[in-house]
Amino acid sequence: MELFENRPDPEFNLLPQDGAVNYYGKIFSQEQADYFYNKLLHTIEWKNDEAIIFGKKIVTKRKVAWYGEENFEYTYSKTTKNALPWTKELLELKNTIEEKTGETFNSCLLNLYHDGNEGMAYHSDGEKDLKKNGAIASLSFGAERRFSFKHKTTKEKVELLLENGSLLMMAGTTQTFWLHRLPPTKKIFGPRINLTFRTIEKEHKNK
Ligand SMILES: O=C(O)CCC(=O)C(=O)O
Ligand SMILES: [Fe+2]
Repeated sequence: MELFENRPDPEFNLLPQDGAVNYYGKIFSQEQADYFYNKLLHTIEWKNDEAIIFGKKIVTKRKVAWYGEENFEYTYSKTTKNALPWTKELLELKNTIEEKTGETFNSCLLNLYHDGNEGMAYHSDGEKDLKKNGAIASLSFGAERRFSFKHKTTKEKVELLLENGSLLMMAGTTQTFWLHRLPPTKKIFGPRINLTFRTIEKEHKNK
């Protein structure tokens, strides 16, 4: 029954102001989390991410994939991607978190970090294709990693650990007022898969 010990309170807002971040802790058992990690590793069409930074095209070591309920077009870091149709496991995960959170999602960005050397720099997920102040649900499988928030003006910091099989919600004005990042670390050697379920505005769909 280790799963229910020290269970974080999903009602608790980790941010002191200007947004809502709720950590549900491990919503899957070790066995379920291993199952999803392996399924996602082998069924998702992973690709190295391309971004344009200071006018130069760079290819990240981290791998990414984007899925959704329609052929959404989505632009970030000045590159445009098209969503692939939901897989069986992604739909299962989407249904689970929709039930848990009471929110709905229509797309998912996946990241595969091979080890602790790979991370993601400070950013907010406020791209124009995303629903303004829409909730973002983040599921993590594999290596446990630190996750940090920084307020855009006050520079306050909030940190937490994202455990294997855990769920984190970012809602309200979080993306407007806070940055977040996955800091690289020399201490983690294992891989990690992260899924962020999002809502793309219908007017921006590729149809
Ligand atoms: O890997 C993570 O936990 C976060 C990923 C993230 O921030 C993003 O995909 O926008
Ligand atoms: Fe993000």
